[in-house]
Amino acid sequence: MQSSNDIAATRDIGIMAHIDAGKTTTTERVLFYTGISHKMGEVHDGNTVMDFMEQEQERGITITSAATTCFWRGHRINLIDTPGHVDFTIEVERSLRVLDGAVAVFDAVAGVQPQTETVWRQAERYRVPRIAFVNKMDRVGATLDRTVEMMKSVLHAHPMVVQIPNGLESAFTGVVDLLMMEEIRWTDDTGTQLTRQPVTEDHEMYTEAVLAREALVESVAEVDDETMTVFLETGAAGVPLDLLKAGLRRATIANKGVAVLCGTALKNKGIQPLLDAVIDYLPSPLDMPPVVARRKADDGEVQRHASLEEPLLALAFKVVHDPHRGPLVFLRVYSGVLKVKDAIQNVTRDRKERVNKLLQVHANKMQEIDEVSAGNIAAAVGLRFTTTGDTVVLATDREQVILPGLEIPEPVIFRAIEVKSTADQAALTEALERMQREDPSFTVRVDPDSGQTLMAGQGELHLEIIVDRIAREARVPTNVGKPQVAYRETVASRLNHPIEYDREIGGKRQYARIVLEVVPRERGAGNSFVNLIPEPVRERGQKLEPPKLLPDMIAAVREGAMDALTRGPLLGYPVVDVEVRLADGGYVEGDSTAVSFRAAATMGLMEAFEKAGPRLLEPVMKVEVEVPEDFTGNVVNDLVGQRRGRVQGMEPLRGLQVIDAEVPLAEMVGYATALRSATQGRASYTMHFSHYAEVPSDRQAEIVTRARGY
Ligand SMILES: Nc1nc2c(ncn2[C@@H]2O[C@H](COP(=O)(O)OP(=O)(O)OP(=O)(O)O)[C@@H](O)[C@H]2O)c(=O)[nH]1
Repeated sequence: MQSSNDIAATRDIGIMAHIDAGKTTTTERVLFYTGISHKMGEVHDGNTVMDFMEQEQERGITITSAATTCFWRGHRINLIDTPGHVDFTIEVERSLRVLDGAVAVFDAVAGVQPQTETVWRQAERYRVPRIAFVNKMDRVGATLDRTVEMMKSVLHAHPMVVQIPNGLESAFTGVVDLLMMEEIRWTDDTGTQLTRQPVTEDHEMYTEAVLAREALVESVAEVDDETMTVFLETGAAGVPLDLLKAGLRRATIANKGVAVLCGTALKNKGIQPLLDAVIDYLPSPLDMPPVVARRKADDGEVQRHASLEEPLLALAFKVVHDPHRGPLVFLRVYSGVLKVKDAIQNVTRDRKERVNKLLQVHANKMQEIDEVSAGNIAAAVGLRFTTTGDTVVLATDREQVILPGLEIPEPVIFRAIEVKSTADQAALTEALERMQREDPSFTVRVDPDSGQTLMAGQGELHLEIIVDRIAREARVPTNVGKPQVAYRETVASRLNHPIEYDREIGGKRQYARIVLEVVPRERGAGNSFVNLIPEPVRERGQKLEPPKLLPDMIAAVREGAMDALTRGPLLGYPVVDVEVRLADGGYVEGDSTAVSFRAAATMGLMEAFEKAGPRLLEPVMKVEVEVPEDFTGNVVNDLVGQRRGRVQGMEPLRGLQVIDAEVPLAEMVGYATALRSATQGRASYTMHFSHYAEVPSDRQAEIVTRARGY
C-alpha cells in the first residue's frame, strides 16, 4: 500500500531534446545507472536497451516509449516519452499533460538549435519545470558557456548553473559540483565508478569554482526571495547548502529558473548527478497544483489533490498495442487508488470497464502490480473502450468528474489508402483500427460510393506518419492517394421546391407529392428538419379532415432528406448548415407508401440544392506562429498575401512575436517547409481546425472543375 511519502518520492518526467542531441543515449544511461538495465549499449552499435526492445517483438516496439519506471535514491522516476514531432498538438499535449517536469538535453557544440526552441516553447506553454543537461562535453568545440548564453538570449530562460566542466573535449574528466564544492571524476569506462574530492584552496579549479558558485547563488537569489534575503545579509559565501538547494528547487518548480548540468552520455560521465538533480529540483506530484475536473452532473468544478484519500481520478494518455496482451492503456493517476479487478467508469464515454491487470513497465521487463495510486503511472490491461484522453474514475463513485479532455479536432484532410494485394486487406483493416484507438484524432471510413478506404486526420504530416507506421509496423504494402482537403457544401439562397413523384415500379404505381423549402442557416448551426404541415382541425359539426400526410410518410420524408444531406451537389461532400422544411404534401390512397416519399425527398432535395446556389465550404485553421522579430514582416505578408490568411492579433512573447491567424487549410500545404526556409528554421507554428468558411466563388469554380476532371 502506498503512502503520501511515496507520492513525495515520485517524479513524473520527460526527457526532451533536439533530434541528435542525445536523448536516446541519455535515456539509456539513466536506465543503466538506475539498475534496471545491466547491459549497456550504444546507439551506433544498435544495441541500446531501447533498440534491444525493438528486436523483442513479443513485447512490442513502442511500449518503452510510453512510460518507463526506474528507481534512484529511494525515489521512483517515471520517464514519460515526449514526442519527436511537435506538429500535432494532441501528441504534444498528451505527454506534456501527464508529466510534472522535464530534462532538456542540449548539444554542447550546437547549443540551442531551432528544434530545441520549438520543444522548449511547448514546455513553456504548459509551464513544465525543467532542468538542462548540456550533453556531448567530450566533442570537439564543446563549451558549457555557449549553451548557457543561448539559453538566455534565444530561449529567454534563467539558467542556474550548478556544475562547471573539468576539462573540455577529450580532456573532459568530470564536473565540479558547485553546491557541494566537490570535484566529481569518473574513473572507469562504464561510468559506474566516480570519486568526489573537495575543491579546496589548493585545487586547480578553486578560483573558478568560487566565482561560479557566487554566480549560482546570485542567479538563484534573483528569482527566489528567501535566497535573496540571506544573500543580502551574508553575501554569496554565507548562503548555506540546504538553503541554496531549497531555493533551486523552489525556483525550478515555480518555473522561474533552470538548473544547468553538463556531461557526456556517450562517455558515461554526468548521469548520476543528473539523476540527483531530477530528485532534488523537479517537482513531485505533491508539488503540483491540484487538477481541476468538471462534475458531469452539473458542470461544477472540483479540485483533486495528489492524495490517496481522495476518489480515484485518472487520465488515459496513451494506448499501445501489445501483440500478446492486447491494448495497454497508460494511465496517470491524479488522485486516489486503482486496484486490479476494480470496475471503473470511463466518464468520457459513459462506459463501465474492468481492469484485469496493472503493469509497471521497465525498460526490459513488465512487472505486474496490484494497484496504482495518486501521482503514479501504470498500464492497464483489459480495458476495451478507453482511449487516449479519456477520464477514468471508480464505477462505485457517486460523483463523476471529467478532466479537461484532449480536444479532438475535426479531421480536415483525408487520403485514400488501399492494399497492393487483397490478401493484405485484413491486416490493413486491423492496423487502421489500432491506429484509431491509439490516436483519436485519426479516423477511417469507407466511402459508400467508391468503396475506397479514406483516412482522415489533422494535416498532411499527420497522415504521412500514419502511412509510414502502417508500412513499418503492419508491414503491409499500400498505395495512398493524394491528401485532399475535407470540404463541406451548403446552399446560398432560400428555395421553395415542389416535387411530384409518380412512377411505376414492378407494375405498381408509386405516388408522392411534397413541397420542400431549403433555407440556409448560420455557419456552424448544423442541419435541421421541420415539418410545417398543419395538423387537421375539426370544425364544429364537421368531420375531421384526413391529414395531408400520414406520420410514416413524414418520417420517410425526414429520412430521405437526411440522406440527401450526406452528399452535396457540387462534389459529394456532406451538406451542412441547411434547414429543410416540409411545407406541403399529398398522397393517393393505395398508390403512396413511405418508400415513395423517401425517394421523393431525396431526389427532390438533390435538385433543390443544385438550384439554391450550392457553395463549397473549406476548413479554416487557427494558426499560431512564433517568430523572431526580424522575420515577422515576411511571415505576415506570406500569410496574408499568399495564403488568404487573416491576422487576428500579434503579441510579443519572450523576444518573439506570436502571430495569431486564420488561414484556409488548402493554403497551408507545405507550410512547415516554407516557414523553415523563410526564417532560417527559427519560427515554429501550431495549427488546429477553427471553422468552415465559404470558398471564394472563383476558387470554387476552379476546385469543382479540377475535381470533376473537366
Ligand atoms: N560525442 C558524443 N556523442 C554523443 C553523446 N551522446 C550521444 N552522442 C551521439 O549523438 C548521436 C545522437 O544520439 P542519440 O542519443 O541517438 O540522440 P537522440 O536525441 O535520441 O536523437 P534521435 O534518436 O535522432 O532523436 C549518436 O550518434 C550518439 O552516439 C555524447 O555525449 N558525446
